Amino acid sequence: MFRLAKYLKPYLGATILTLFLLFLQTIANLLLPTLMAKIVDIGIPNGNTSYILSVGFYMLLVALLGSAFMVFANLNSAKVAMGFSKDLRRDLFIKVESFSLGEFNKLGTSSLITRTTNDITQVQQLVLMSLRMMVTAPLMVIGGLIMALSTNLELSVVLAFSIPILLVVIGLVAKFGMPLFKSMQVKLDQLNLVLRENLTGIRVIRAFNKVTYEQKRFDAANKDLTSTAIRVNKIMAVLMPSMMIILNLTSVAIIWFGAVRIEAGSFEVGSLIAFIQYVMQIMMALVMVTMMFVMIPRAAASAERINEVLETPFEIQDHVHELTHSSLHGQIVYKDVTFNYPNSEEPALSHISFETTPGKITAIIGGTGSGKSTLINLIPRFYDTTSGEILVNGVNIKDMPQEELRNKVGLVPQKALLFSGTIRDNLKYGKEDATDEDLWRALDIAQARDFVSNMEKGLDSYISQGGTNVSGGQKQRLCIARALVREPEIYIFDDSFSALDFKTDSALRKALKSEVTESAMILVAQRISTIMDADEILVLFDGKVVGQGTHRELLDTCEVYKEIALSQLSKEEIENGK
Ligand SMILES: Nc1ncnc2c1ncn2[C@@H]1O[C@H](COP(=O)(O)OP(=O)(O)OP(=O)(O)O)[C@@H](O)[C@H]1O
Repeated sequence: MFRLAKYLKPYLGATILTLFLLFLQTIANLLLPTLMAKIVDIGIPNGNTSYILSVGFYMLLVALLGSAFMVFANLNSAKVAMGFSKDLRRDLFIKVESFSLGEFNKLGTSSLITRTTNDITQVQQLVLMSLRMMVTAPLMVIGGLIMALSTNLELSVVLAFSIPILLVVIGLVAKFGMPLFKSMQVKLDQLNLVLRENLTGIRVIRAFNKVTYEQKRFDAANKDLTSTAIRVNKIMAVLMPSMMIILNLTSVAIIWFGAVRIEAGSFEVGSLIAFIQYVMQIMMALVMVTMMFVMIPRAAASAERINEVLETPFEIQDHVHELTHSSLHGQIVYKDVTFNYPNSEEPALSHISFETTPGKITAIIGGTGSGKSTLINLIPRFYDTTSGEILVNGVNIKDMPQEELRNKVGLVPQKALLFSGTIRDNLKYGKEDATDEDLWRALDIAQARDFVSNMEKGLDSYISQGGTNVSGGQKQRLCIARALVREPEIYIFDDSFSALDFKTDSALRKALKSEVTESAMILVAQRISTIMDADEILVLFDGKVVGQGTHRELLDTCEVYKEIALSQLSKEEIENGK
């Protein structure tokens, strides 16, 4: 937890001011009982009204000042705690944004959300409480003890019994509460995971009539979290009354022994009242410390989870930071590339070698799970190759800054994804200074001009979260247009034509071929009709290239390709293709 203390550095001034204000407020609190004792012991017995009034006025002033110090201290501590959590959230977000897909898979999206929100809130609350308690509690205990001892040494013996009992209670809470608090965060993760899957998969859940099943799954996670929370609250429920019992018994003991001494004439009523107030201040400070003990384990567990993210080393790092210079443009070369997913023994890709030529389409076909997406995910370095190398314009991509590399890539993902905002916002995602003319040109190539211009607001039409208010094919075409606006050196289409009808698919490929003449184009597809005209086709099977050539060549040389073709095309279509 202390490793996060550096986030308090920018707020050092405000922190010191808070502590100083709280110091003054505690001093004011410690003064009040003595002043009251003076009124009771000197003012009242002597009937000295002016003395009572002047001490009373002094008391009022001290109380008002104490309150004012407290208000400013609370305001300041809130600013410090909020600033601390804002900076921490920002750093966590920046770190997570730079994660490779492997790191995402390891930590899990839901857990990353909980860590950025709830975990930070836990630590933030502890920072707030600590700031408020750090000076107040020890000062109240020490100051209260000094004042109590100076008021009456004999009566202070009562404290020698009650304080250790209170400390034992605090120790018990820490012992039994700590493991429960830690497990609460993990259970919250699980609840978030179920909730997230439900919200994103709502259509599938309804279509499969799995609403009741999902409710049960949510209930299970919810009950698990609730039962831990109840156990925590049971401890808390015992804690407060036990503290109050100790507090009240201490008061009774003090009044009892105090009364005996007053009767014997060795003690004054006012001093007894002051003594009780000091003891209450000491006990209350200890209660506050107990509250902190309750918060510490939970916040410590949260801090550990936050640090785990912040300290995760990047699997993919920039070894060079300077831009690379090359006279080549839009050229990709795979040299004997093999790739294993982390924790997977079988390679997803084995000994892949091929190269692309600018303006030419390189297609990749293969059955599901043959490694097509894995192969193209290596180009923008979502993962790094296990062995072999990938060269872009003659430079190994590991020797190129990631930003430079990704600037060269226009990726259309397998799962079309749009962001909430207008069509214009979405299309300009990769090139902020694109003009409307650029956008319409991209929409033309992507065969999306018609449906966008038919929309009431054209480019200003609103796309809802996840692009749910456009059809699958429209979404794919907008994603293709988004990549085109960027005019990158490398186009990667990951099964991006799957939702298009044959006519649109063919028109789009024709437009791409005539308009994109200087970039590399890699096209992954399941449909043979989509890749038939490609300049070169790679056939993948179980992570290996089992065929390479044009459609015609492959029909003669590659059994796997022939099988795929036969399953999708009629004999005549195959003969015509030949
Ligand atoms: N994140 C991952 N962790 C471990 N293994 C993975 C991961 N992603 C994919 N795989 C495995 O790697 C292999 C290739 O998967 P990939 O997604 O590249 O196939 P694909 O040819 O694109 O399939 P599809 O056409 O169904 O999209 C599969 O066996 C798959 O189970």
